[in-house]
Amino acid sequence: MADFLKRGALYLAPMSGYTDAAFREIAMENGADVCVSEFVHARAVLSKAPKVLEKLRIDVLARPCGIQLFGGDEFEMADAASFVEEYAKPDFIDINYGCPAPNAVDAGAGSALLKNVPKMAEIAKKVKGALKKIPLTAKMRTGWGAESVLPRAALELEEAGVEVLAIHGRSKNQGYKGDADWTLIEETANCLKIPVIGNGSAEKLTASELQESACFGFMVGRAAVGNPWIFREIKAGLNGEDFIPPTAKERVETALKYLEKSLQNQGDDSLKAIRANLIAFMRGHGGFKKMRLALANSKTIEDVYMVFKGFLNG
Ligand SMILES: Cc1cc2nc3c(=O)[nH]c(=O)nc-3n(C[C@H](O)[C@H](O)[C@H](O)COP(=O)(O)O)c2cc1C
Repeated sequence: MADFLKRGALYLAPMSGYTDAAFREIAMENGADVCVSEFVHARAVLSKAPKVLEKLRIDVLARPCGIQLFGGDEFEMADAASFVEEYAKPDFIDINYGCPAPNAVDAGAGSALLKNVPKMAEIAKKVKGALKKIPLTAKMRTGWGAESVLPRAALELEEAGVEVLAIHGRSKNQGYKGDADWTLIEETANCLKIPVIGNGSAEKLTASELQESACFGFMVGRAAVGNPWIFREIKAGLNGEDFIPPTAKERVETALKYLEKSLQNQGDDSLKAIRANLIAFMRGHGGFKKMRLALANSKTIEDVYMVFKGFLNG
């Protein structure tokens, strides 16, 4: 079994545009047990462009962390995995079999692979063969449309060497809408020897649903955007403890911390990349509406500081 994983682990889901290195560190400080990078295209990795290499950054306090790769060519995927293992020293490599975005699907990657289970397995096999020391994990949806590829595809991935499988219980056609099919996730978890990580509005499961699940761990996506405290909240629920939500001041301080870490990592021109996260932190408090607007209109990092400092000093 993959050494990095403990039963009941809570994962921060990979979310392109949100789960950069700075955000992952903050989520781990607030109770996430494992995190995964935003997806990176294998071909982009092999280009070694500075912007792409930044996506491979893993900060010391944000481990265990996997780097997620996507691509439709098994040879490129294997080469990229081998490079990432040496360069970023992640705790695991994760393959994306779920991205519904047209650029991924048109390139025969992400959820396009759900239409071709033998290709999914072929990619996993080649990537597994390229890794020297670290485990291979994967993340998939239930299928392309209403007809699921589970548990068949999951069994093939296990056979191909995938050591942990995260299942987002929605199909490609569902996108992010509707309920996740937890019955299918549970059935698949019961069929596999490897640990399954359940995903799809997991924060809505009750403490007993979490405790009685066949899943080894759970992954939380959108509920963590602007709300890294969700992991503490879920753990408090499991332990029968009260959860005290962050105060407005704590939210602003966390947003400032995120800003500072992002500046260290990405430099002064990071505003475009981090604005969505900054705005997302400013939710859940009546007085934040003006701040969100001011952040949306900020042109420079100094403007952003003024917004936050204005709140803290005011
Ligand atoms: C903005 C956004 C970006 C995402 N990017 C990725 C990604 O890079 N890789 C991936 O495997 N899934 C990605 N996902 C899917 C999430 O990891 C997760 O599977 C999905 O949001 C369902 O979980 P939830 O119901 O807890 O949000 C993304 C989702 C969102 C909303």
